[in-house]
Amino acid sequence: MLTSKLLTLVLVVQPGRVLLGMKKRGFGAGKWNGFGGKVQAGETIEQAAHRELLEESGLTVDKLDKIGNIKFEFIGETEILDVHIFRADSFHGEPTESDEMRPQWFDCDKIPFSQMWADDMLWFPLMLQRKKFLGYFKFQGHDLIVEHKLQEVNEV
Ligand SMILES: CCc1c(NC)nc(N)nc1N1CCCCC1
Repeated sequence: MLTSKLLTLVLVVQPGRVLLGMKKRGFGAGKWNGFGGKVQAGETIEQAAHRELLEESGLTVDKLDKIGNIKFEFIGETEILDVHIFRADSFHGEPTESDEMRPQWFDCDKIPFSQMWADDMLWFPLMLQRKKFLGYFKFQGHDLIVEHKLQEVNEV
């Protein structure tokens, strides 16, 4: 039986540029990604997204827009990773390196997809066009997508 684990992912997007963090350790170490992590008991998914953004980037945001939900299966693992994806268009504070993440701005036409999870190149264009989406990705190991679904939706 596959159980699912709630995770958050926040992309801070300004005209022409997106803030990514280089994950320094743990799951996904060595990859650029948005900011996020686990949803703890007693907090909502959105509260977790705000918390993880602050912990990992030093930023707070007035508003998080729910833009997507992607479920990830890794062959041989029983837990589905249920990632709730948010976008913020403005923020307070300065991007600050944490022990988890090293933040850096990237031009939207120079996103380092070769150093990111393989799914990102498929849904980032939807995120940048402010579209909403639902997805499912089945991974073999950390680099190979063996199956995926991705659909644009009006409501996440
Ligand atoms: C589920 C793994 C994952 C992934 N694909 C495999 N792609 C992106 N962009 N982020 C991911 N998370 C974001 C939440 C925190 C864990 C890593």
